[in-house]
Amino acid sequence: MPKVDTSAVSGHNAIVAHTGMQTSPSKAVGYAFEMATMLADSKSMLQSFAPFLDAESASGTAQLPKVLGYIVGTYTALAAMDKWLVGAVDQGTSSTRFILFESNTAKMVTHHQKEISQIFPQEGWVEQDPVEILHSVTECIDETMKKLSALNLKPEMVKAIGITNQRETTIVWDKVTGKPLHNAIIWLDARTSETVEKLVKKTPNRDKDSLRDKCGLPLSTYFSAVKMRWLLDNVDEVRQSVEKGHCLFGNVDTWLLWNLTGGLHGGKHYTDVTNASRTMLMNIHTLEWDDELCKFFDIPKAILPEIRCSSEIYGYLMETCLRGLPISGILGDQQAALVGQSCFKIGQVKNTYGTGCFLLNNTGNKPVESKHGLLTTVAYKLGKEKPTFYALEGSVAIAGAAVQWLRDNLGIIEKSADIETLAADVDDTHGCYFVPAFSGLFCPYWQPDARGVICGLSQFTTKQHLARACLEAVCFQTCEVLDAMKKDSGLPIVSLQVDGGMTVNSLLMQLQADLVGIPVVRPAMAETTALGAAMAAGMAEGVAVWHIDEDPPSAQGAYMFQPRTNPEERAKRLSRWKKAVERTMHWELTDLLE
Ligand SMILES: Nc1ncnc2c1ncn2[C@@H]1O[C@H](COP(=O)(O)OP(=O)(O)O)[C@@H](O)[C@H]1O
Ligand SMILES: O=P(O)(O)OC[C@H](O)CO
Repeated sequence: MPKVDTSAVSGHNAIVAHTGMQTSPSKAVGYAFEMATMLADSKSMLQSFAPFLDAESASGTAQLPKVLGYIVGTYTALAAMDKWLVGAVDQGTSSTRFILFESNTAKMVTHHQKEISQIFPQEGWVEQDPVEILHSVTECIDETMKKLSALNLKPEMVKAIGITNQRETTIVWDKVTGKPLHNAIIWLDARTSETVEKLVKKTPNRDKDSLRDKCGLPLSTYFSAVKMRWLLDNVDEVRQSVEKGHCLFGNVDTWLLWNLTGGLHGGKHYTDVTNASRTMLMNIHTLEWDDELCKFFDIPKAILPEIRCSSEIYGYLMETCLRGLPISGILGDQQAALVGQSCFKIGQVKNTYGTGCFLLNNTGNKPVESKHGLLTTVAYKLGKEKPTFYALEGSVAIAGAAVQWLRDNLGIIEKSADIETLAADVDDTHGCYFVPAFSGLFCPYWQPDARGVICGLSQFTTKQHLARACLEAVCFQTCEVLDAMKKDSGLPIVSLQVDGGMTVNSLLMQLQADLVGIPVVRPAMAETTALGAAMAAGMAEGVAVWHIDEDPPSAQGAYMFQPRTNPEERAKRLSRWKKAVERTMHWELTDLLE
């Protein structure tokens, strides 16, 4: 176990709390005199420092040298920690990354990334191999560490790691063999539409929203409990393993944590509150598995992991060259991005563009129920004694996945990045609208029977127009989510902080600003999801290496895309989009009736 000096960090936290002075270790020694004077001038401030100073309360000036010495000592110790690193596993739907960050500047030091294969056994089904997911993580950690050595930096500098993950994706495995009982059913997978119908019929008012007051979510193919129900109903091996008491359930965080902390030999079967809040089984008020919800879905509590907070030591790595390091942060990927973008204040919003697109609005310490199709979710709880923060979320199922579809199914681009040059060849879509409702529509419609449409085609439509319509689809979906968010919160949203793999696409960002009519702010450092997990890991009690105290890194060097449209034009284009959306509705159902 690495030895960590936590006193300097807690000293720093105390100094900030008492003086209100935000500073970094490198600048703090210069400020020390002003800080000390401020502290010494206030008897109450000084009293609360007595435990640190080993002194009784006394008159201000008499204490000044001691206070000064304390502050200089604290910040000299902190400055010596400058070279500490924290790692984060970011296990997304399209790829896995491991990234190392400096604990005092939040700068990325080095990283490794690996694509993950998706399996499509039937229309609407999306699976991944849990073992491939696990191996991608260990490979990314080991490869990143090789890159660190190539930079002449030592592995001992890494003090902790965090995990952030695609959410809702459901994995079941046998705790005796350690083997998965089925492929991971991905959050996007829509095989459970009939399961959802049956479950809706089981509710008192036959209403998909009737569990919202407990879990914050509507009944939908998206969430884990529905996927778990399907596994119990359809896969004999899963049912038998549950009967024998061998089955463990987890989302990707839990699967990774169990395996990385020893697997068959004492692996920890935990999840964090943010991931648990996406299952439909956790009560968002008590933060515990809810008996009534488990009964409703008929899922045995015994298979569920223990719910922990998002920042604590869950266990120690038993795999990879970082063996022995604490794993001390877990957050669902969208919540991690909220933390990584430092959206700690009520009303702060971020939108992450990856395989899907997810807009989260920090609503503070109480869950807010949506009346406009958004989700209520736990945003973070960064320590056992720390308060829980909630968010309203607008989830869009298909964003970058539509770009992958143009690449893999239509072959009109070779790499995802090529879409930008292709779409930039034309000035507009020539009236073409593309609604990629591949597996239904999420927020704000929640229509599992919707299917994708491309409309407004003419003999003039080219692949360039389609590429541009694909980018606009991502933006229109965000506009609809933002609309719902404004209605639910009653507050205006003046700018949009963005991140995620798609945001390197500047044309997409400009289109987004044009269609939403507010500035879009892209951070210089796009890996805010991983950063959030690293922050949670570094802040955990007993680790305490994270001491960023200046502007959030996402605010440094950010680029702002200004809207270049007028409200009339925006309204016209959005109403056309809505017409296209109407055409996707009930397609599956119509098909079944024929
Ligand atoms: N330059 C680009 N323009 C548009 N889409 C892109 C670009 N680069 C990557 N993407 C899309 O972004 C997604 C990957 O983003 P990422 O944040 O890594 O996703 P995830 O977290 O879901 O794994 C993929 O769907 C890919 O098609
Ligand atoms: O893989 P991403 O980054 O698109 O995120 C997936 C979400 O967590 C699904 O809820």
